[in-house]
Amino acid sequence: EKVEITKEQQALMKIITDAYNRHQIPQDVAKKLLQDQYSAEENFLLLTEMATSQVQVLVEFTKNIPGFLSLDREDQIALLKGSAVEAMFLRSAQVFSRKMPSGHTEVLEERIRKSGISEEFITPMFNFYKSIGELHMVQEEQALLTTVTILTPDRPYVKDQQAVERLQETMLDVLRKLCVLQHPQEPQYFARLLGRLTELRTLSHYHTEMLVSWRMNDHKFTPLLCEIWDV
Ligand SMILES: CC(C)c1onc(-c2c(Cl)cccc2Cl)c1COc1ccc2cc(-c3cccc(C(=O)O)c3)sc2c1
Repeated sequence: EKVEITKEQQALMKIITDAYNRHQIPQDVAKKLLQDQYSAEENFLLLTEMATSQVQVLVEFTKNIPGFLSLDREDQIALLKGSAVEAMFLRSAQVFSRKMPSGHTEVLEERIRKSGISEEFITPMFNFYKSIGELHMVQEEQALLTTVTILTPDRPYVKDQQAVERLQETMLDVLRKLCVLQHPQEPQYFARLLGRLTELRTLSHYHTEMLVSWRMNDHKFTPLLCEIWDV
């Protein structure tokens, strides 16, 4: 049947995509990736700075999701804490797939590979980056997929799951239609996109173990990361 994005859905998609593009890591922070120290210590410190900046960007982006600020305040915090790692995997994946002009991509890969993360997590992480790259998502799809991830109802400590589910379903409906219109030759594209969300959950579990091993080697995180990751 003819798939059509309504005027309201068009407006919703524009708000979310504009917010997603507006809230980015400041260029002077991203540029630090290009500096020339490459020790495991230096890489960890740089990645910690990037993650901290990314969390700040994520909080600002989330405030622009229509309906998010109407949710229970504690649920807003629970959604941010529960989705931060997944949203950052999506964000860093987009850095890899958009082939940054100034060589960020190679440098970011190098720093992640040499930052004290054990090989057992590096492999699935870069498989994920590859699988996201192969999707060739348009920016609206990237913004909506991140929004759907943030609005996951069954995060720990969410009280009013129904309210979150209603918001997520609104976003899923727009994303589904967008996928059909953007990738007419691939009817399974939307299903592939949702499959990435399952992969994100697995990566999020790996990440918890990454944090434990960093902690054991006495690595320090910033107050914001300690708060959002309960470390
Ligand atoms: C605390 C730190 C050691 C850490 O612990 N786990 C992870 C992690 C790792 Cl490894 C991989 C995935 C997810 C997480 Cl959470 C990290 C680093 O997390 C980040 C998070 C976001 C970004 C965005 C970047 C980026 C670069 C250029 C350009 C842009 C841009 O948006 O323009 C963004 S780099 C970067 C690094």
